[in-house]
Amino acid sequence: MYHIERAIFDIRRGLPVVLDTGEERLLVQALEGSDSVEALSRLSGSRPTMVLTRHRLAAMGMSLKAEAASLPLSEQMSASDLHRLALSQGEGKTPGALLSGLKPAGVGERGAVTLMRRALLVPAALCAVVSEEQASAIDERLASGELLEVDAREAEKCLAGAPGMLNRVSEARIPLEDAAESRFVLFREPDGLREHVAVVIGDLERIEGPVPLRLHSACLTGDLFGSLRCDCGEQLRNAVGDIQAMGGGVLLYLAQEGRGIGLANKLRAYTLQDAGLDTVDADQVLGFGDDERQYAVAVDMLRALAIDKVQLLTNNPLKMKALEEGGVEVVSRQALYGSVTDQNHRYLSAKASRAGHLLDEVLAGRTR
Ligand SMILES: Nc1nc2c(ncn2[C@@H]2O[C@H](COP(=O)(O)OP(=O)(O)OP(=O)(O)O)[C@@H](O)[C@H]2O)c(=O)[nH]1
Ligand SMILES: [Zn+2]
Repeated sequence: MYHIERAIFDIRRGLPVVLDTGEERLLVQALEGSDSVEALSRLSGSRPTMVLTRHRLAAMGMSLKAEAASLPLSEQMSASDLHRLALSQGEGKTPGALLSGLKPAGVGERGAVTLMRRALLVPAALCAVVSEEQASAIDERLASGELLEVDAREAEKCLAGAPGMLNRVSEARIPLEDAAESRFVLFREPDGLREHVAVVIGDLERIEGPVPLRLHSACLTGDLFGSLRCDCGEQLRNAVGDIQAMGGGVLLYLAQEGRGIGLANKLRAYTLQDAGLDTVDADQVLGFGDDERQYAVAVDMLRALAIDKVQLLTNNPLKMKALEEGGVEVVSRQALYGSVTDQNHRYLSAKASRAGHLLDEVLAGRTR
């Protein structure tokens, strides 16, 4: 039995976990919350490395085929040195000698960085091989429950969904301002870490043909507080109104805050944007790709609701592709806009030019 979800809690609390690759054991800890490598070095009996994603390395000017790579660390590195390596924008300032030790990540390192992503932390991990001398000390801590060991391959897979994985947990009638006949159906991921909601508007049985569908990724700042940095809140309300006007359908409210990087990282990305980066480059500096979302959960929810043909409200071609790949037929697409304002114009332009979102009309000011 492997306890990935328990490992994620330990990682989020700043504790190390052991990843077993079959050939060696790695002691792994999040960069976030770590202020030195000394404790990890002492406990493992070997010199720690820092594992960074290829996105982070690209932001530092290095292109890499592997998903991640590890850098040897010196024991004298201070907390700020570590953080500079994983998070700062000062690409040119990383010492060449350090970068010359770069090695493509093996299964253990890849598992470590995937755990960080799943834990919604900065995707940078401190890793150290458990030495022979320290093996029995580690075994003792495992036996006492002080440390947890997980299989590296399981950790590497911890972001992937599987069909039928969601549990349908509870539901209720929730009349909405713009759609009085609505039901909220809550789904929970098997490890209990995330919940997603299907808002069913109207009576699905009475819809002939493709079901009007909106996939909406959570945006606390926009959806709840009306942040002017994005158009999410307005899109959310417009989607409910549009689906109602189309005779009913479904809005999937997905726990994918910040395009899947989580709220803490989205706030970090906003600060980087205030320093001049666009939305894609800011995520890259933090170690993330253009879009970290996976839509297996959406496919699963649609399956649970017996929906296999949809009319999708989106401007994002990736959402259409993901549904098609998951076996849901996207019969047509309908654009869904919020307003373009001085504050969100740069964000929307970057989505169009960097990530291929279909926003030409709204950016040209031809719609509401
Ligand atoms: N990482 C990051 N996420 C952001 C930023 N601004 C907004 N978001 C997130 O982007 C996501 C937008 O979700 P959606 O509106 O469902 O999706 P979309 O990709 O814009 O596609 P549409 O269907 O066309 O709206 C939300 O999870 C927001 O929290 C940003 O600057 N950086
Ligand atoms: Zn938003």
